[in-house]
Amino acid sequence: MEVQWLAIPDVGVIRPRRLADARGYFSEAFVDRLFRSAVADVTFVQDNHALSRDKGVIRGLHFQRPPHAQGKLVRCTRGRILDVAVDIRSGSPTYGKHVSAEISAENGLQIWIPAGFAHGYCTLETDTEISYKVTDYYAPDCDAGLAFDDPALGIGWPTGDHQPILSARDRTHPCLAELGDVFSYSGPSARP
Ligand SMILES: Cc1cn([C@H]2C[C@H](O)[C@@H](COP(=O)(O)OP(=O)(O)O[C@H]3O[C@@H](C)C(=O)[C@@H](O)[C@H]3O)O2)c(=O)[nH]c1=O
Repeated sequence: MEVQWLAIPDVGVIRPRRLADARGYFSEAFVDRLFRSAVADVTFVQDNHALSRDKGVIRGLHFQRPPHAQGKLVRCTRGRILDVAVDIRSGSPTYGKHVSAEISAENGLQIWIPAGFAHGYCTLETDTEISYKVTDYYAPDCDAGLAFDDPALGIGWPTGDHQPILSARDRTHPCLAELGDVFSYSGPSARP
């Protein structure tokens, strides 16, 4: 397993090892002790799976407020997405900045997004499925969002000339300036 830390160095792209043979390949998609020793010493409590039928679906930007903040380990099991993480930790040197990575069933990459980030993705193919582990249970009262198209974020969503396909809820999230202090920055994430 290789980890590449991104420009916001708390967010990492993980490449699990693939063992190829004449049948295809085998890969250990998640190994608790490896993840804890190479990425973050966290416990995942829930696995989520989502299918988006169309290309150009944007889900996000989402986060859960404390005390139910979630770290997320995202992978794409069918199709392809651009995955985006926005730093919303007040006092962070990269507050309001984002990083992104293209992850697909083909490239097998995963992205680790710790608590303190808003997360979203855009599907790049039809019938795209993602599967992600989270470090806290779903808590509807703490579920919150940030406007995917807030100009202050400057995210270049890859929808071309097409209008993104959004849920009703994702049209209503506040901009960063309206968010207030949700998370506070306490230095870079401790690396194992
Ligand atoms: C996230 C979640 C949703 N739900 C329900 C609420 C709703 O009825 C239905 C669909 O929820 P949503 O519209 O929020 O689904 P979706 O837009 O796919 O939400 C997800 O988006 C990505 C970007 C994330 O980062 C995730 O954490 C999550 O927020 O599923 C659960 O039961 N458990 C969960 O853990």
